[in-house]
Amino acid sequence: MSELTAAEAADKAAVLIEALPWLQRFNGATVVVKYGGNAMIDDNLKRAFAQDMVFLRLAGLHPVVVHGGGPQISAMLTRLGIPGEFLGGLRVTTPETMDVVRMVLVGQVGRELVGLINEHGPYAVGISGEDARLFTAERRCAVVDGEPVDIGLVGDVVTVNPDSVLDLVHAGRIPVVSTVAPDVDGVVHNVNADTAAGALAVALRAEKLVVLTDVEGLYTKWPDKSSLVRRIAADELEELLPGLASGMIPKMEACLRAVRGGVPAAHVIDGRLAHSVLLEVFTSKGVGTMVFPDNEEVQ
Ligand SMILES: Nc1ncnc2c1ncn2[C@@H]1O[C@H](COP(=O)(O)OP(=O)(O)O)[C@@H](O)[C@H]1O
Ligand SMILES: CC(=O)N[C@@H](CCC(=O)OP(=O)(O)O)C(=O)O
Repeated sequence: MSELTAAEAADKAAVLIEALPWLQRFNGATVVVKYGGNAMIDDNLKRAFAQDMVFLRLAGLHPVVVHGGGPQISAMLTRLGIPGEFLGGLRVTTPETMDVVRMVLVGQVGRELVGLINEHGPYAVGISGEDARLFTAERRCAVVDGEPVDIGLVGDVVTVNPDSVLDLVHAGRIPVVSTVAPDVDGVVHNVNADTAAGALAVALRAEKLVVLTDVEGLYTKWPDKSSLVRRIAADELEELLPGLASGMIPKMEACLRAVRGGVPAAHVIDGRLAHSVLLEVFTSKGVGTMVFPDNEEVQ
């Protein structure tokens, strides 16, 4: 290995030392990271994401992964010849569709992430909203043109029992959560992964919610690239919500739910950028859009 030049050494040392205040601040903190379907389709990005989760864990944080899988569910439905549609950003979910959603999220996407993380050691354990009553769902409608529309077995998370996740965290594991959830009668519902991540972040009293997606962050005038927002207070975000297009709505609702529920900061970041989670947590500038509670500017 060739020696570093003085300039290279100074650059590398500066990068490492920039992390010091953040390592101190987040030591022992829980960070809920939502890994979305569209940021999950590139193999190199998936490996970088798995490395980031192990890095967080070894740096003394407690990462909890909540994964999506919308594109993977759609691909499997197509393979099986089952028609599907989205209304108001949510998948219309018949009992037959629900079988596929559960199979793909729990049996395929969750397993793959667990495997990638565990290439680095025995860290990840997969868990679904059905395990130890992690999530209880209540059936919800979609809103189309201001009107509620029945979309089948789609739920919102109304109760979180975080004990099973905490057991894993306390054992030094990295929980990887699939977002299917039973209602009070045990009927399994399809829950949007952003929604579930926001609810879990609140129940775990997380220090941060980080939502990865396939854009740089929130744009106030989507798709005008000059309208990227770096920081936004909860009240201001609430005013913007009705004007947002469908993909961003559940993400921003989840961020709002998290900061209103006591999480100090929620971030939507670009999952197409390798190691974007590390850049968000350990650099002073951060990346993406940060949502913070009203009247409380955080660093
Ligand atoms: N205001 C906005 N700012 C940023 N992205 C937006 C906005 N409105 C809609 N979008 C869309 O939301 C998409 C992200 O949502 P989605 O496709 O559901 O992501 P994921 O699969 O990562 O959960 C972006 O790719 C973009 O097309
Ligand atoms: C009700 C509903 O729409 N559920 C989603 C669950 C997966 C998800 O949220 O995945 P992404 O994060 O990749 O979008 C779905 O069926 O696609």
